[in-house]
Amino acid sequence: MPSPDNLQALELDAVLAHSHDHVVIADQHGRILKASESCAGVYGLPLQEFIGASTYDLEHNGVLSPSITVRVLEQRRACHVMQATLTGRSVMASAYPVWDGDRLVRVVSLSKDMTDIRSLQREYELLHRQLIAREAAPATALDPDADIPTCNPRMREIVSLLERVAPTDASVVLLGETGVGKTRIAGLLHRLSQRSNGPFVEANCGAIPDTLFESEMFGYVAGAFSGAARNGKPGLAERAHGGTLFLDEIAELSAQAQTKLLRVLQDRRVTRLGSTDVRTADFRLIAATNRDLEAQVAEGRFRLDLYHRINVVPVTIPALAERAEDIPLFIQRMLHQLNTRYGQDKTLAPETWSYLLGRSWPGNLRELENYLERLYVLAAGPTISPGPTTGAALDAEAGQKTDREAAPRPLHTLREAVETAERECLQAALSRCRSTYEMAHMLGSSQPTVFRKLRKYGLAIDTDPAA
Ligand SMILES: Nc1ncnc2c1ncn2[C@@H]1O[C@H](COP(=O)(O)OP(=O)(O)OP(=O)(O)O)[C@@H](O)[C@H]1O
Repeated sequence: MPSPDNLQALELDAVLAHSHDHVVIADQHGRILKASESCAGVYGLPLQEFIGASTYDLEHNGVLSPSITVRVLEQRRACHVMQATLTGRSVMASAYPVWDGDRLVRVVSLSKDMTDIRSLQREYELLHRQLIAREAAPATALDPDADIPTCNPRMREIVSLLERVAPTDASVVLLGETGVGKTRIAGLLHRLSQRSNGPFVEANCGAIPDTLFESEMFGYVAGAFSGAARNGKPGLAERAHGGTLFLDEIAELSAQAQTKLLRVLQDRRVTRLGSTDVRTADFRLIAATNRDLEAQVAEGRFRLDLYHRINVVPVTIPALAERAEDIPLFIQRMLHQLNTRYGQDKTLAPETWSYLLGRSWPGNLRELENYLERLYVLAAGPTISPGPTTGAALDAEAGQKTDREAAPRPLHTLREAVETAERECLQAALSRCRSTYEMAHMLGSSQPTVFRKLRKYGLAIDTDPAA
């Protein structure tokens, strides 16, 4: 029979190994002496790194915020807080001082992961709000949690700018790398505008062949040209009447198309091809591009007068790399969306969190979203580990390194190397996909980008409705 002291230690170990709640015992300096095994998942650190760590350091490094142990040490009484963790979880923490006479010798904290309950609450609140919004006046503010989750100061300023500009009729140009969320923000601007009951018409300028621009923008009547739809067709400008016209990839418009667009923006009236009837096209314009529009103007590729007309409020959306603190928020929200879509309740293993947080995301939110979905669908069990996909990606990197070491390739300029790789990727995707949308999904890119690149390399997809 073990001694009473040993028995107590065994009992405590059993509690720590099996407790569903997270138990942490720290000394009077805030150093963690013992922790339940469940802490690794919620705080995203292996248990052996967690034990021995200083709670002051963990708080400073954002692993948990605020530290309940630090509070108890400062206030010398029991405390209760909601904690945010680096893994994006919301934890309800309570901690208690342990006294030896009048000396505070330990702090014991007990926490419960409330993330799922909170996201259910948020989902309920969101649904409730949507229900009310449908019956009442249009929404007037962005919901940072539901619409643009961010804890980045610059992004917060952008959200506040978007809120101020949304109800006005000012033209907005959304600038930023591919996949940062420009299209989504255009939709939010419409939702918050005075025109939210009107249509939101979206067009990808990069996918409209120059020869079809006029018929797409102004529409046409029956028999206007060979191949025209039998009953004619309203153009984008006409369809957007009373609402918002969102022109994505606006920098891809040819000089001719730019002139035609300028005309409709000045006149706010259109005449369908083959007709003489003049129709009003009263819409609010939102444009987007991942190119440097000012540079395009300086190089003479984009008309200065059109630039001034559309560029009333330019908004640059920062790349994900410039708001890395938002990545856990997005991972959490995307995981929640995947769980809802697939009717499951999967969670990320701590190593997966570390991997995702340590990786760079040149394709921004779109790449993160696609990558997470791949991991999600490939995970056999309820816990998503880095597993086969990440492993494969790492292997591929390692393989490339071995190739490079074994047989040095002839030197190319960086641009040539990138173009060769791009072309190969596009060709591989072309052989498997039936549309540029499918290709964009597979390649973690956007449809306009895929479309533009196919054109650049002289590659074609036959059955694409958008081509
Ligand atoms: N606030 C957000 N929350 C969750 N997902 C988002 C958010 N914003 C964007 N995404 C996702 O990221 C992806 C890219 O967003 P979006 O298409 O708006 O980017 P974009 O900047 O318009 O890209 P491109 O320039 O290539 O057209 C989309 O699949 C979208 O669902």
